[in-house]
Amino acid sequence: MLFLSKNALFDNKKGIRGGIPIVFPHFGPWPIGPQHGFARIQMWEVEQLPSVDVSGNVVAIIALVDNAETRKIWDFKFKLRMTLTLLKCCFSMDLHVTNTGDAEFNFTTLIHTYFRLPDVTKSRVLGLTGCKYFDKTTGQDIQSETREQLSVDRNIDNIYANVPDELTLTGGPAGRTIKITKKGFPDTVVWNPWVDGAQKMADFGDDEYPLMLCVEVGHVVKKVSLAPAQEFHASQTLQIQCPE
Ligand SMILES: O=P(O)(O)OC[C@H]1O[C@H](O)[C@H](O)[C@@H](O)[C@@H]1O
Repeated sequence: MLFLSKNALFDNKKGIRGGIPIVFPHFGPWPIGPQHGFARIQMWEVEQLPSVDVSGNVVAIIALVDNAETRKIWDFKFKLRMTLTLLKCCFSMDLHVTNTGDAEFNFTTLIHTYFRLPDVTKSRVLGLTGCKYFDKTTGQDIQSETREQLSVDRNIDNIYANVPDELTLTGGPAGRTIKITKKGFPDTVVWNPWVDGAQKMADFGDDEYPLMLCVEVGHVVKKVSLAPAQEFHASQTLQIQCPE
C-alpha cells in the first residue's frame, strides 16, 4: 500500500523517497539542520523486535535517543519511541516524544506517509472541507478548503490546520479505500511534486508522480513545547477494507 521510488537512496543523507519517514524536530527547511529534521536520517534502535501480542497483533518498537550528532545540530536531550502495530488490514504508528533533559524545547513533527496509488488523478482525499490551509506552491495566504473531495491534477503542497481526526483516501491499490485516523496530530499536509517537481528530484523517477500521494499527519502549524520530563504522544492508524 506504500509507495517507494525506484530511485530511492538509502544513504542516511536525505530521507528515503517513500515509505513513512518521520519528521522531527523540525518540519520544512531548517536553518540549523537538514530539511525535515534529523530523525529520518538517523539510525533508530530496535527496542522490541516484531512479536505477536495477546490480541494477535504484530508489534515492534523502535527508538531514537539524542546523540553527539543530534546535539551538535540541536542541543537537547530527548527520546523518540515509535510503536508499530500491524493487523491484517490495519497499521498503527504511536509516537512518544520525551524530554529527557533539563531544558524545555520546542519541536514540530510529522508522519510523512507516501501512499501508493494506481493513478493519483482518480484518487480523492475526503475530510478536509472547511479547513484553513496554506498553499506552499503559491505562497498564498491562508485559505479555506471548499472542496468536499480533494482531487490532484497538478503540483500540490498544502498545509491544512486543525483537521478532523478521520480522513479518507480513495482509489488505492486494487481500488481500495484507506481510512486515516489520527490522534494528537492536528495538521495534515498533502503533497505531490507533479512533473516539474519530479524532474528536480534525483531520488524520484520522472514518471512516478502519478503513482503516489503524500498525506502527512503532523503537528506543524504550531510548535509543541515540552518541559523537562514531559511526554508528547500522537498516533496514526491506516485502515483498509479487507477483501472478503
Ligand atoms: O524532499 P523532502 O525533503 O523529502 O520533502 C518532500 C516534501 O515534504 C513535504 O510534503 C513538504 O510539504 C514539501 O514541501 C516537500 O517538498
